[in-house]
Amino acid sequence: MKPPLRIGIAGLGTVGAGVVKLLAEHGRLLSLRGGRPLKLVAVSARSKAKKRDIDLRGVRWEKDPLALAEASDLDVVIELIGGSGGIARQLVRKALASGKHVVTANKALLAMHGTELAELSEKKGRILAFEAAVAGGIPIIKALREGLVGNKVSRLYGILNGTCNYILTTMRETGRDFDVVLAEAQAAGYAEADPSFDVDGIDAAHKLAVLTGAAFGCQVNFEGVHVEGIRRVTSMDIQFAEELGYRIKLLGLARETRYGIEQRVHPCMVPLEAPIAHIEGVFNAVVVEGDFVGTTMFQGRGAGQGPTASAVVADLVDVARGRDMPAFVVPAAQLAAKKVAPIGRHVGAYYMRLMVQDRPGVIAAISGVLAKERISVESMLQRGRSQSGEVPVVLTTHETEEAAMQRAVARIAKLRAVAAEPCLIRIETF
Ligand SMILES: NC(=O)c1ccc[n+]([C@@H]2O[C@H](COP(=O)([O-])OP(=O)(O)OC[C@H]3O[C@@H](n4cnc5c(N)ncnc54)[C@H](O)[C@@H]3O)[C@@H](O)[C@H]2O)c1
Ligand SMILES: N[C@@H](CCO)C(=O)O
Ligand code: NA
Repeated sequence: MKPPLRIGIAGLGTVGAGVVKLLAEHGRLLSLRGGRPLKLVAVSARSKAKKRDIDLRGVRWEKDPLALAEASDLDVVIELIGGSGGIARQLVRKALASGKHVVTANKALLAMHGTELAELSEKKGRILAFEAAVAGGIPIIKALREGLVGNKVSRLYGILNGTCNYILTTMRETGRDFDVVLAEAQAAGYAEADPSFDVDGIDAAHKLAVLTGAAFGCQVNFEGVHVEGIRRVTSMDIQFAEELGYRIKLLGLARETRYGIEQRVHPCMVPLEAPIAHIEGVFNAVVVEGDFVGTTMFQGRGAGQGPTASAVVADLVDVARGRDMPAFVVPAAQLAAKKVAPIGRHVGAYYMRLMVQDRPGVIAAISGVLAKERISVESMLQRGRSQSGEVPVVLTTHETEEAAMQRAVARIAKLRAVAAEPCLIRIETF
């Protein structure tokens, strides 16, 4: 058997501790599968004293994580600290520069600096691997790199944030509003104290940017993602969606259009008959449409100690076996700098929910604005009468260009009979 693969881990939080446990529990199996033992040699984290429920006997403790990058007795550094800049970026750069392979779960870092880091890894002839960074335990990067590598991808989309999916599922099941469900999720430890990366769609956009790079052979472009989160989704819209045969999901979607690469993260109306509509709670899913394979869907846990450690260790076994494949499937220098398709050019159907004064002529005024923008209404429903005189009116449209829809919404919002900010949700068809 070959000599062991010597491993250093920076960061012993949820994921780091999970990797230590997995390596200990499946040591024998992994040395068979990896063709050599996977040996944990050194670790680094903020506090040595913290109780972690992992066995670090015989493992060197480095105070400074950057020491792992330069240690002469390591082959691979696993970065599990997090953050798009700072220490994580320094560590990954330094480790690659000094000839180490790098495994990371850090989607924020890859979304911002993925292309540059891939270039460095290839220049140095080392592996940069990040299965855990996208959809956690779902082996989606491996699928794009291996099982689907013969295809041209026409479109991909997915539920890439478990926190948002959990909140939307709970809102639908209980009828409670966003703020209440978010507070519960925080109390239960599902959502972070600062939940903005999750609920504002940024975490999903980080993952989408990385997926897009691997699937479409283009430079990772986080700035090119149109991002909207779920804060403005109300339980009323979730109920209307069900009535109309849809479920609201926060999706990340990417495809190539004649205007360039379109990357979007926002709440979507997904037809109930689409399999992805039924991915609930903290689960993630990714759908890839390839020209030869057709549609494939991958689902599983996108976060948590076990699933994320599972993905990190899959990368380690690839490193142990000497996988020779570029980080983003095509060589980094060949990744195309593709144009960003403007969101205004997006063509699709829309759901619009308004709160209006219940009096004659209101619907006519709304229809007039839509007609002026040549937007065709597919269905319209109004429910009940209220004490306040305000009632919800829901419209769905046929396919139209986003720019026209946005102009219409801006004008409708200004109508005197329209009470609150209109709620606009894109309808996706699969
Ligand atoms: N938790 C998940 O389910 C999950 C899933 C997928 C990806 N990730 C990613 O994995 C990475 C780690 O996430 P986590 O949930 O384990 O985070 P965590 O906060 O639980 O752990 C972070 C670790 O990094 C250490 N650290 C922080 N700053 C440091 C510094 N300056 N020097 C040395 N050590 C330092 C901390 O001491 C801690 O041990 C992040 O990039 C995250 O986005 C996490
Ligand atoms: N915060 C992420 C997990 C880490 O990728 C989520 O809720 O899906
Ligand atoms: Na993954």
